[in-house]
Amino acid sequence: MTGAVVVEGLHKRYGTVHAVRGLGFTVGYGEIFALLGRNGAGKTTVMEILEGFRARDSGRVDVLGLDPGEKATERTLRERIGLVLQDVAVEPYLTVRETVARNAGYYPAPRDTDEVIGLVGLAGLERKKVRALSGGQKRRLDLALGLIGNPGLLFLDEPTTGFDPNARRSSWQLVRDLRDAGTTVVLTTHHMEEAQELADRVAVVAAGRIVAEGTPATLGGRDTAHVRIRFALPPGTTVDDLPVPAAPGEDGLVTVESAEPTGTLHRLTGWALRRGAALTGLRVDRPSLEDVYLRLTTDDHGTPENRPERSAL
Ligand SMILES: Nc1ncnc2c1ncn2[C@@H]1O[C@H](COP(=O)(O)OP(=O)(O)OP(=O)(O)O)[C@@H](O)[C@H]1O
Repeated sequence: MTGAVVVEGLHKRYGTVHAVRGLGFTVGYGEIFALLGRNGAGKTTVMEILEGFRARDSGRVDVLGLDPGEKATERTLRERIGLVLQDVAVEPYLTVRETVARNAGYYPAPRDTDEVIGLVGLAGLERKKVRALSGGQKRRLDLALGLIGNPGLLFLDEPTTGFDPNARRSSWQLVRDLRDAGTTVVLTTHHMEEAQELADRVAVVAAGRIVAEGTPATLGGRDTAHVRIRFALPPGTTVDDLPVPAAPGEDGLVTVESAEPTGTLHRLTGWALRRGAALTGLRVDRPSLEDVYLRLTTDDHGTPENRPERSAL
């Protein structure tokens, strides 16, 4: 199988902790792919293996046609990928421009320094020292450093943590623009809205394995799941008067679950209109990406499913 990233049967142990357990996925060229999962699920370990920073125990890993565990092609891989990691060490006394220009020197065909500073929304702050940047501005600088080498593949580790809503949206647009220009993007995020807005495909990691994979719209059967219809009962009626089974909720709204929302809504609204009543607060929802994510990453007792298995000594 070919792809910008191909992972098959990946395993990684830290001593007795089996952090990655036979995990596999493929990222197509020009795709935005998001890894989701609770703290400790194994995402960072996988990203670090892909980036060539951590050795794997077993399994196949192919990144832009190269094996990130192969010393002979380490430099080539470094030049072709861009990284936006947590806690990047940058010189606090350099300016924004000096920092980006210095990193440009590490790559054979970098992008233009000022263009990249503009792309990440730091225009006007070129002469500001890194130590004087706000948290969100610093994160934008991290993004600039990920882009400066003009990478074919960009790894983003929680790229918009600390961003204000405007900065987050403009970063999403920037990442989409990069994708549209041919860049492949692999990211981790804890923000379901980010995954929903940005990712072409998502994979949920739990206990070192992929437990679900798909587009944000279809993950975990979201598109075919029952819809939830909610409304306030008209005055003087009870749930027993309704033409379909309904459950009363604590918030004063009743809930109707339905696999056939068109017919169910027709019966409900017809019933209300015949009585000259309104279904106040009427809402029709499918499970959100967050609903599906929480179901996939929480067991029956509401505890994380991602406790790494301890192998026998
Ligand atoms: N260097 C290490 N030494 C020992 N155990 C480690 C090491 N790095 C990670 N682990 C363990 O491996 C498991 C997976 O960790 P990992 O950092 O890959 O998870 P994650 O999904 O990235 O979590 P987060 O969302 O918190 O970043 C955890 O149980 C973690 O404690």
